[in-house]
Amino acid sequence: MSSRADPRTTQLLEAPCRTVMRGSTSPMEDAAAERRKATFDSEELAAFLAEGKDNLLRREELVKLLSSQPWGDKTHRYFLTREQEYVCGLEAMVGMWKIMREQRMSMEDGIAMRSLAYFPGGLELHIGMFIPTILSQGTPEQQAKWMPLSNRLQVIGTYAQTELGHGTFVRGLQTVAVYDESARQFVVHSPCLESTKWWPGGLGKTATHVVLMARLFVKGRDYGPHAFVVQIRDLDTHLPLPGVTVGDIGPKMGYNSVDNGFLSFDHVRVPREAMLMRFAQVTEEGRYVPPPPDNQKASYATMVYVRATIVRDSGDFLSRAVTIATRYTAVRRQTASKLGEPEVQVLDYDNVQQTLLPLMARAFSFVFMGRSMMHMYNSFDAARARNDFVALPELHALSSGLKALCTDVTAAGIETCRRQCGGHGYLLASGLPTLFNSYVQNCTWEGDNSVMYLQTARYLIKSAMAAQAGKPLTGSAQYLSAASQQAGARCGVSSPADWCSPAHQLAALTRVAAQLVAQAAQVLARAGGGRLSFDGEAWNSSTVDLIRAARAHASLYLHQNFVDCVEAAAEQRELGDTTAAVLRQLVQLHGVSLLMEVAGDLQEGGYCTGRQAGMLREQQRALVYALRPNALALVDAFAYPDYQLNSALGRKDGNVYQALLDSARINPLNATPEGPAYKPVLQALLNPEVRSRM
Ligand SMILES: Cc1cc2nc3c(=O)[nH]c(=O)nc-3n(C[C@H](O)[C@H](O)[C@H](O)COP(=O)(O)OP(=O)(O)OC[C@H]3O[C@@H](n4cnc5c(N)ncnc54)[C@H](O)[C@@H]3O)c2cc1C
Repeated sequence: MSSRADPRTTQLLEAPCRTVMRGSTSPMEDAAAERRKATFDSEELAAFLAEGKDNLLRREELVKLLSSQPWGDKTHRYFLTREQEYVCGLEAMVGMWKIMREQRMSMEDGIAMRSLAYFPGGLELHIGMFIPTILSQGTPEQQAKWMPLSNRLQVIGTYAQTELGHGTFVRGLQTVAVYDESARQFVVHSPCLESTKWWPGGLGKTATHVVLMARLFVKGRDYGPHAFVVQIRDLDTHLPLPGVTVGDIGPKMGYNSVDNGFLSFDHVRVPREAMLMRFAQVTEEGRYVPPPPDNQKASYATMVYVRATIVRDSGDFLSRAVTIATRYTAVRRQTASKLGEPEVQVLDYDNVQQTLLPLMARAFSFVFMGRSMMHMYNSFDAARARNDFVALPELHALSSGLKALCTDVTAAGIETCRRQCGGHGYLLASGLPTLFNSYVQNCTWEGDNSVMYLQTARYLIKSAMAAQAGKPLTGSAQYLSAASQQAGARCGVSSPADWCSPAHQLAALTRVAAQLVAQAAQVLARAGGGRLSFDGEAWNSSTVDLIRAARAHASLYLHQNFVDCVEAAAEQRELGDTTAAVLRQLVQLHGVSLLMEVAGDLQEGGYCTGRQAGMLREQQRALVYALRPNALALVDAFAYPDYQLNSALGRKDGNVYQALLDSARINPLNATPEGPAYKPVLQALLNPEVRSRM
């Protein structure tokens, strides 16, 4: 600026500039100073969370690989139009797919690349649902036909279940597949507007085939929804086949690189082999062979798997948001008590740190929960291979409730992180709006969260009934066995620090869960005239209490898992003493924050007094203060490369203002100095003739 100024102007500015620069600090120095405050080795924790240093190194190699690809360059990601997003997202997915095949990479590498590039595309459902459904529900012949084509991307599929009129209530789907035994074909048809398929990812403009969920009719009888592989586009021209109407449903709140679509059929004939017949079958002559009971178990197992991955991903998303917000608020300074003095780091404001650090504790607990959930699923999968399904009901109930809890908290948590970043958090360049908009759908898909909680609630009420009948309980609901004997127990906390003890925390969380399950059962029984029914009016009018009970149960499980994982790692010396000590503080903060949410219930049930509940707030503050010096080192341990976060505010070096300006400079709106509206709109207004007439 000063280079173009004459000496007199430079001199005039000298003193005022010195005055306003007094008290200025460097965000990069702030970031470095924050890291020096840490009391533990962040790299040690990073290696532990990544399950080995090698994985961290591999992550760096993959970042290099991805950022060197034309489709992997994220510089312009926030400036793409909808159409560009769609094309580039698909290009990125196909690019990764090719690299994986060419370099014979492991599935872990594939998962890591998708997370690093984070550019969902039209292949999401091909990978996530089309292939898995063929593998789980197709006969060996069907798998032999579809898998090679799918793996070479010579066909691209999606999963078409939801319709305009029906989502949650799958039995109510209205697309039909009617068997014509004379032609040995099914006729697929959409009989009404509401039966139009709506939402499937990749359906709009990418998919050539769908796994179609349609109501099967054989000889006039309705056998309910079954899965069919149906071709919808010509493989040479990519045009919709005769009788098929298909397109994109339009811009969404986020996730716009994916072409979610609509689809309807007008009397479309498909061969008998289109039906996936590993379980249920329709013979050539038109006899329906029902699935063995294992079919239902197999489809539950698939749901459990998908929900387990959603739980795992919640830790990933929340920790990304917390990383961005913590790094930024540590270098953002706002307000000095005296002009000219250094301003306060935003993270030092009580309201900011008491918001962010409990969320950080949640992010850690979700990371541990995700790991445990995947271990649980894998051991169930091994048992399933021996035809042992004993663990399934418990796993189904747990994965449903945890899917709901973790996605609820993560979606709200990302938005909370954005708000802690003030105005700059509202910019796409901060990374937070895109993270929120593309994440929040997790609360809806794979089962709306309320419906998920209700599945857990059903299991809890059944467990409570079994306990009342004197039957032994196992698994996560075991505490319900002792609930009635412990109804008179009282909280033993006598000082705020007592609330840090895992025993006190778990006792209180157990008590709340048991109390809310008992309350929900009472409400349900009252609504059912003394009977506990699991559907109909009584159930529907009790859902608020049932959801509260399920959430309390999931919270208890989550916290117990966090305690167990940290203690096991400390005991097995996977973590050094200082790192274990910091993680224990996070566990304590997690427990205290969860209990603050149910402080009213604890008092209502007579478990603790108002004074004891008030101590939770005091202890939360003490724990946040204790953790504050480690805030940056803790988020560094999530080890997100800058490439992955793609956030001007979440940069590791703290150079946030430069990053914001750099991002504005490449904005296409700034491509010409006068701007794109000058000629069509502004010029006529601003030209001298018009100005003189105004
Ligand atoms: C981004 C995105 C991608 C998707 N991708 C796919 C896809 O690839 N393939 C596909 O087939 N579908 C897909 N879906 C659809 C998704 O699976 C459904 O939206 C979801 O299952 C919820 O169903 P719904 O929309 O019918 O909600 P509704 O059932 O209409 O729910 C509306 C409200 O009613 C409540 N409610 C409904 N039933 C009950 C009940 N029994 N008890 C209590 N409360 C109830 C819900 O909690 C919710 O609050 C996608 C959706 C989104 C948002």
